Amino acid sequence: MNKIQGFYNIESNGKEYLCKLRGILKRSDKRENCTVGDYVIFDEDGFITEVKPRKNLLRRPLVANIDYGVIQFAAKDPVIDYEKINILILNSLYNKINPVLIINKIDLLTKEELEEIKSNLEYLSKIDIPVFYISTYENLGIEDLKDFLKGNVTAFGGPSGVGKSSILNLLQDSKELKTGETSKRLRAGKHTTRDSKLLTLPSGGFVIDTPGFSSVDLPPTENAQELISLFPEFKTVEDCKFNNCVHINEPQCGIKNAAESGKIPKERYDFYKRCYEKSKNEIWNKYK
Ligand SMILES: Nc1nc2c(ncn2[C@@H]2O[C@H](COP(=O)(O)OP(=O)(O)OP(=O)(O)O)[C@@H](O)[C@H]2O)c(=O)[nH]1
Ligand SMILES: [Zn+2]
Repeated sequence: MNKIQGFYNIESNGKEYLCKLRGILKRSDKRENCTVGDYVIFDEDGFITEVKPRKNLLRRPLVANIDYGVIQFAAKDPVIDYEKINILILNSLYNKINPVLIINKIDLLTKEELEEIKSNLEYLSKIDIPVFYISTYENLGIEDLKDFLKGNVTAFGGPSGVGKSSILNLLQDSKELKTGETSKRLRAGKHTTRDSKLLTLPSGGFVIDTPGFSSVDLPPTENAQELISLFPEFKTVEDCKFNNCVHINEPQCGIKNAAESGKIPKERYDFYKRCYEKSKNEIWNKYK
């Protein structure tokens, strides 16, 4: 969607339509009313009459209905930060965006160093978070990533200097354009709005660059139960003795048992405990 003087560019069944917002949608006058990625209903007169509920909303840049959030780090230079990775995954789940991890610059590692990083991150595959090991310099892992992103809308985030621009450039590599496929196939018939913020992938799908960052906070949950809901793997184990168990000091805690027996990765339980303490001290007391 290129929003030019109030017009929205909508894609439907492979065709594009220029539409305006119906007065009733415009009236509350919010930038977030209708944005890139929204599914909308429009009428014959070219007015958008309804914006469908969103599965998520990214704010910088403003884009709705993202399929995946790529969290990108470098294996080296800048140094990999495991805690930051965990916190970003948590934020992604908080915002209802499926997280995916990319570790770039693996050309800078010895075989042993790469194995060490892979083993440190192995627990992520146990909780169904895909990890891609990539080198844009040596073109390693790019094809697998392209396959994965095909047909999806993916936002890329990460600290600066990890090679986001380098990967986005490679992904847009137009070699595949020759096959005559265009992005038009994406979401045909679903009336989605589009925008120049979305970079089109030759094989179908879009990627979005988000601003780099240095620090990152825990998500602003309101209580322990909301934090626990961001650890989906906790739902898969047997119940705790107490209904309102926060899995810290309670006896007969199913989560603690699962972490001890290895059913839940220990890294995840330890990370949960750190989040619990920090949220309790710095966030939740605001709500009391
Ligand atoms: N060794 C190595 N260096 C890489 C690789 N990919 C990118 N770089 C280098 O890393 C530096 C940062 O790359 P960019 O693509 O500008 O990184 P970015 O994440 O977009 O950085 P910001 O624009 O600061 O957000 C550049 O000097 C790249 O040449 C890689 O696979 N291996
Ligand atoms: Zn428990």
